[in-house]
Amino acid sequence: MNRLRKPIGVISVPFDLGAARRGAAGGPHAIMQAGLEADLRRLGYDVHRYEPFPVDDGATIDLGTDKDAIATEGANTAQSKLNFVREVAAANRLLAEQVAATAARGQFPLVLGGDHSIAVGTIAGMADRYANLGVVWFDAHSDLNTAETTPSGNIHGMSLAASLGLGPPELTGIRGHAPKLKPENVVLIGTRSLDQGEKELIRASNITCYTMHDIDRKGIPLVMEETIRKLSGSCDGVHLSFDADSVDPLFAPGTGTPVRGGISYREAHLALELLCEAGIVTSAEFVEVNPAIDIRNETARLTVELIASLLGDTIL
Ligand SMILES: NC(=[NH2+])NCCC[C@H](N)C(=O)O
Ligand SMILES: [Mn+2]
Ligand SMILES: [Mn+2]
Repeated sequence: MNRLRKPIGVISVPFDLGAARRGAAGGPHAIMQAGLEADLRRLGYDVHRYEPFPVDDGATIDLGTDKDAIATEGANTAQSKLNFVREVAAANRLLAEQVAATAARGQFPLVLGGDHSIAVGTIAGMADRYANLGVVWFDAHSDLNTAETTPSGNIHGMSLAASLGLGPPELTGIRGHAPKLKPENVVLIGTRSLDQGEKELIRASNITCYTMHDIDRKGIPLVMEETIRKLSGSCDGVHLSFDADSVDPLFAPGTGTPVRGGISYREAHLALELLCEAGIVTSAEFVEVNPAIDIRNETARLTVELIASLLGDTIL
């Protein structure tokens, strides 16, 4: 068993105003209830659990007749729409600070979302320590929209762009510098739903993108081998950003923007087992688990299992 020789700092971010629908704010609670802490201890880790920090959970915000929906596709007719950008920026400033402090204490930051807009804060916190931070981004989407290209205005679809320095200064400038990432240090895996502007950005940049087509052709072992070789050559740290919707909705039904044709249960495990073996990951976040639309907490349970695979659990 190849486990980290570090305590784990678990940071809960009950925030979902970046998403297309409500409920992901319950993600950290659902993941804890699915037994995360006991699992980490079983693997031999010291666990430091930080109090979920005080973000504006928007519980009192009236979203009108459709109680779930914050915004739907086509909402960006006026362009430059950034739903709840003030709340998203405030949450991410706090998170960045918390992540930087956790890493400075010698702990492995394990961030539980929350919607994917919180990647801005996690990455900002880690970019403090690592000038050449690599990011492995498991997602059905690429979250590379900007205010100009977003079809929805939802900031969880813009967080990777913001980390690359593209987007509103409230997000790109957290902790006083931008960009946090270099495109050549970013690897997307599981991609199958891209907006037009995102396709153009990926094609014009040095971002590596393993779509589902690539995974079908190459298989997860080769995709991970290439990813690990690339990032261990050029990066001083690697952040894993794992969107639950990268996994096929058959295995991860509790997520706000599901897209069929995702990675399978075993492909997800194998990918994280291989990352573990490589020993390159220095922080991780698991996002977009939405217990309000889950089936018997299955998606939270899967997340706990995947975290265990990343941190050294093996079948035998
Ligand atoms: N983190 C996510 N689940 N992102 C979904 C983004 C969906 C779509 N591309 C948008 O920008 O609105
Ligand atoms: Mn995402
Ligand atoms: Mn996604």
